[in-house]
Amino acid sequence: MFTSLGIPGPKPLPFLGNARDINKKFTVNIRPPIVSKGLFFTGGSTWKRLRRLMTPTFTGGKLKNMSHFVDRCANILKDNLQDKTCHKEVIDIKDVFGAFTMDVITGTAFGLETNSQTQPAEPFVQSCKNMFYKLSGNRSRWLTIAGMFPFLSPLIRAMGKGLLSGKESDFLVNSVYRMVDERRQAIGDEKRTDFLQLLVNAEDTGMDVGQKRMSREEVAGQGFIILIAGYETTATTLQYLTYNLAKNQDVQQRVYEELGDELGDEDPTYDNVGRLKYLDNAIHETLRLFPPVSLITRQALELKTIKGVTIPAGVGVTIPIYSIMHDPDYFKDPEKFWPERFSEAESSKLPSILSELAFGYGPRQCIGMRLALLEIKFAAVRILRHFRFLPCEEDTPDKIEFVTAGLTSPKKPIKLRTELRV
Ligand code: HEM
Repeated sequence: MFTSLGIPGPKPLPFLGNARDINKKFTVNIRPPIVSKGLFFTGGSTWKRLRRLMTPTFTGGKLKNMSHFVDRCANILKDNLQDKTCHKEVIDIKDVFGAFTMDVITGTAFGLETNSQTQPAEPFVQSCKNMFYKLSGNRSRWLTIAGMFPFLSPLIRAMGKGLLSGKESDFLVNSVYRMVDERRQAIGDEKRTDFLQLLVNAEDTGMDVGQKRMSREEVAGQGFIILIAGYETTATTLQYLTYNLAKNQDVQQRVYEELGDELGDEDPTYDNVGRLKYLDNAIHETLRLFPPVSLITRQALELKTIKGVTIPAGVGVTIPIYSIMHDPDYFKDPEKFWPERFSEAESSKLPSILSELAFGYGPRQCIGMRLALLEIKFAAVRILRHFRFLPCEEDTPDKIEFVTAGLTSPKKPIKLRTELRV
C-alpha cells in the first residue's frame, strides 16, 4: 500500500504469536451506519453476543439445507459458460463468477432470486455491482489505514471517509430494511432457510444475556455484512482458481480425473464434495497464492509481549496474510502453484495456523468459510466436468498486478477461454 502511495512506510516487524491475545476493534465511522452494526466491524461484548447469535446459522445442517439452492446457481453458471464456449467468447471470468456468487449470496442471505447470471440489469444486482465496484477501489483503503493505525481513526472520521455512499447504497439499505421488516412479522418461521430469517429467529442463550434477539438494525447490519463479505471474496477465489488451472493444465487434468473417479455423474452434494481431496488442495493453494483479503488487523487492548515483542495498548497490529503466504521460510518455491502442498503428507509439515489463514485466525476467523468452500466446490464440479479452461495470451498475464486496497483484485480483468470436453 505504501509503495503505491509513493511513501516508504514503516518497516514491518515480523513475529509469530497467538492472535487470540490481541483483539479487534474498529473505530472508523462507517457509512451507511447499519454496516457498522455488522459482525466484522464490532468489537468487545457486542461482537461476542452477535457472534454467539450468528454461529448456529452457519452449522453443517443449515448449510446442507442451502446446498440445493447453491447447486441451482452452479447449474446456471454452467449454462452461462456453455453459451460463451459455443460462441468462442474470450471470457472475463470475474464477471461470470461474480454473477454466480451474487446469486448465491442474495439467495442464501435474503431468500431472493436475483438471477444476476441471466438478468444483470435487475436493480438489486445493479446496485450491488456498483457498490462493489467502489468498494474494490480507493474506499477500502481508508478502512485498511484505520485498521493499521487506529490513532488515525478520528482524523479519517473527521474527513468523512466512509465505506459506501451514494444512491446504490441507499437503495440497498432500504431494500434490506424492507426485507427485515417482513421477516420480523414471521419470527419463528422454520420453513424459510435463508440467513435473514435464521437471524430474526435466533435467540441468545449465553450466560450474560441482556437482549435475547437481535434488534432490527442489528439484523439489517448482519444481512449487509454477509452481502459484502460473501460476494467479492468468493468470486475472487473462483477467478484465481480457474486462472491457476488454465496456467497449469496438468493440475486441471488431475482435478478432472478426480471428479470422474470420485463422483462419476453424481450431482454435487454437501457430503460427496468432501471426497474431492485434490480439488480441496487446489482451492487452498489458490487461497495461499491469492488470498482475497491480503491483510487483517487487530488492536492491542492492553500491553502485551509476544515472543519478545512488546506491543503497547492501543497499537494496531497487522497480520499480512499475503506476505506470510508467500514467505519462502514456510512455503518452498512460494510463487509456484503446487496443490500437493496441502495434501495430508505435506501440510502436516506446516504450522497449522497457515492452512486456513486466508480466512483469518482465532475467534474472529471468517464465519462464512464453510459456505464459501461449499460454493466454490459446487461451482468447480459443475463447470470443470464440462469445460477446459485455457489461457488467452495477453489477457492471461503470468504475473498479476493488484489494486492495492486490502483486497487482491487484479488491476486488469483476467480473461480466459474455455473449450468443451468431449
Ligand atoms: C473465499 C471466501 C472468503 C474469504 C477468503 C474470507 C475471508 C475473511 C477474512 C480474512 C476475515 C477476517 C478474519 C479475521 O479478522 O481473523 C473474514 C471475516 C468474516 N467473513 Fe469471510 N471470507 C470469505 C467468505 C465469506 C462468506 C461467504 C461470508 C458470509 C456468508 C463471510 C462472512 C464473514 C463475516 C461475517 C466475517 C466477520 C467475522 C467476525 O468478525 O467475527 N465471508 N472473512
